[in-house]
Amino acid sequence: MSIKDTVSSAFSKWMEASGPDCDVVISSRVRLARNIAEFAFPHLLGHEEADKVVYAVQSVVSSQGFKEQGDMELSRMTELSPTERQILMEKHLISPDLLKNPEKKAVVLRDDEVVSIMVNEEDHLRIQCLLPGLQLKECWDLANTVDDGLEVGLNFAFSEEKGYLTSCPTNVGTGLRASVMMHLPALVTTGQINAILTTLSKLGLTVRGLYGEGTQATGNLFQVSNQVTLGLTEDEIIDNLVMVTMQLVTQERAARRTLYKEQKNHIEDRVWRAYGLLNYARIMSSTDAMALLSDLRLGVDLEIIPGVPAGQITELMILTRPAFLNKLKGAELNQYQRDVYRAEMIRKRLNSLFKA
Ligand SMILES: Nc1ncnc2c1ncn2[C@@H]1O[C@H](COP(=O)(O)OP(=O)(O)OP(=O)(O)O)[C@@H](O)[C@H]1O
Repeated sequence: MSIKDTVSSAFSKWMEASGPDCDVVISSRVRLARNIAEFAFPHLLGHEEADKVVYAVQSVVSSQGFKEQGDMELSRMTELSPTERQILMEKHLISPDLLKNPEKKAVVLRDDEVVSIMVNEEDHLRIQCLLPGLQLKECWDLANTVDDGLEVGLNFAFSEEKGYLTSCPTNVGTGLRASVMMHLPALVTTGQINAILTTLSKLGLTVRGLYGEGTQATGNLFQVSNQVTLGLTEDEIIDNLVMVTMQLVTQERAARRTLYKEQKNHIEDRVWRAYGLLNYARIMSSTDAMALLSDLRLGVDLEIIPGVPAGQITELMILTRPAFLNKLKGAELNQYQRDVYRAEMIRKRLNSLFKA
């Protein structure tokens, strides 16, 4: 699958709802920050030097030895239209940061979309592995293998004392950020989420919104990741996050059970109202869509609504993002046109899902 195919489909492997604990953990991500010793950090690079970094990465990625990492394609950001770039971001395959100064940046994408390597983001390389459900160890193993493959041809900035050197001091050491995207509607409804967020920060974890740093939580989706990259091994960071995630999964499931037992009518009403609005509304903002799709997903996970593949609801959350709607319509929609088209897309999709 080429990068052009990737931007034509809203679906990505991480949305499959097939991994462990996928009723609560939507996806797992591990990213490694790496820099090439011969170059200044990206924010100090002029165009020519930034280009040299892209060439250096391109030459390793296209080498014979790297082929065993899978089918990888490097695209400069300028080879993609602004809408296509935005779609890669909406699909979580690149970060919002990679959209800035596109003339200096590139992305390497594996054909199954599980591995992406951002070039000249905050660091020269951001190696990202993204899998469905709670699969942090698998993400780490994969990221480690890709890292080894790149290290064959690139000289990474590394200090015996500090570990990998990175543009921002918060990433020095392992350069590893592990994160889980969790769907926590019951902990939000019962109000337990605030105390949990406070506890998580005391445990050295950060909670971010849907598109990472500086973005809001929407659709009851929270991204939990490690704050510290120094002084712990990669395995310790992963084990720590897995342990906390499993506790959150237990708490969310318990809250769902209690809510459903004690407020059966309210929960069923909430789920079916979401179903009704999504099926019949004519104008739908993206915030409303995320909230209603979250309620629908809760209904599917509680088996109030049978027979709907949960992954398709996650796909709908991506399909109804602004750039994707523009792409589907083949036009630059204004906000009102988008809200109308979003409502139409959701109706069509749900119609075919519930008929199937
Ligand atoms: N578990 C996850 N599943 C799907 N997407 C994720 C997950 N974790 C992070 N992302 C996405 O990765 C992108 C970057 O996230 P974020 O800003 O938190 O991390 P980062 O850029 O790696 O870290 P830093 O802030 O240290 O540079 C965002 O688009 C975010 O939505």
